[in-house]
Amino acid sequence: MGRKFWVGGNWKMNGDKKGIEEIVKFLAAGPLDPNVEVVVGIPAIYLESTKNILPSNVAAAAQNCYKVPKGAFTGEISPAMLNDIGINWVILGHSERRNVFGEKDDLISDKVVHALESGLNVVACIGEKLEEREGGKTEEVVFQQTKAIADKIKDWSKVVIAYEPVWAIGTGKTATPEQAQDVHKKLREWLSKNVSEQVAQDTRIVYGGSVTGANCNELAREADIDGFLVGGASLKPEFVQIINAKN
Ligand SMILES: O=C[C@H](O)COP(=O)(O)O
Repeated sequence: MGRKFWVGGNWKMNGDKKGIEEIVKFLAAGPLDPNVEVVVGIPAIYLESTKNILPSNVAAAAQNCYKVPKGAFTGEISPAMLNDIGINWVILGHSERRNVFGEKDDLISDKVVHALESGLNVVACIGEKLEEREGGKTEEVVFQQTKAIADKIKDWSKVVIAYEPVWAIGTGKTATPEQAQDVHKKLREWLSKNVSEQVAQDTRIVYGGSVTGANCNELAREADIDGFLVGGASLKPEFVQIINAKN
């Protein structure tokens, strides 16, 4: 059986009660391709209320969580809390967490381990910065970010890898289908060599970075692109078009 196409919307720190109702409306109106797994990343404060109004074919994800179940960690939320309100997904290691909030591979991999051990599905984000790409270091960077996680986990069945080149996030500069496919293919080869052929074949590797209704179809045609993690466009009705990119 092939890998199920996966499309996530990452709302980041956007949306309010009214705006979320609008998004829920266009998701409910769809129609959404039933062969696609759809997840939206919601600001923590709106997680439970939004989960309760999302259509049943769209899952809710947190955008972050910490590496332990509870304790003196002001401002953080834990996988245990997400479980408590019925949330099954979390996005970890997003480039904004890495670059704005200074999260390093070590912390991110600890978070991934704890989230998986707590039963959550994890979207693990990786990606190189512009200067790293220009310096010919793309592979080195994304392999290292993947290795940090691979070294600590055994079960990959609940992991989606999101390859998001930092230079393409929120910039309107999408990676070309060839550029994205090239990295996805190399990541799959890395998984095959360093984890197992089974994990390489089964793990969804999705692309993120200025995905829109206009560029999603050609990206979706690439053999190793198993879906998308969408920022800005996930707040707009064109997100439905992106979900249906394979059609
Ligand atoms: O998580 C999503 C990515 O950061 C992509 O954001 P974007 O689609 O606004 O470029």
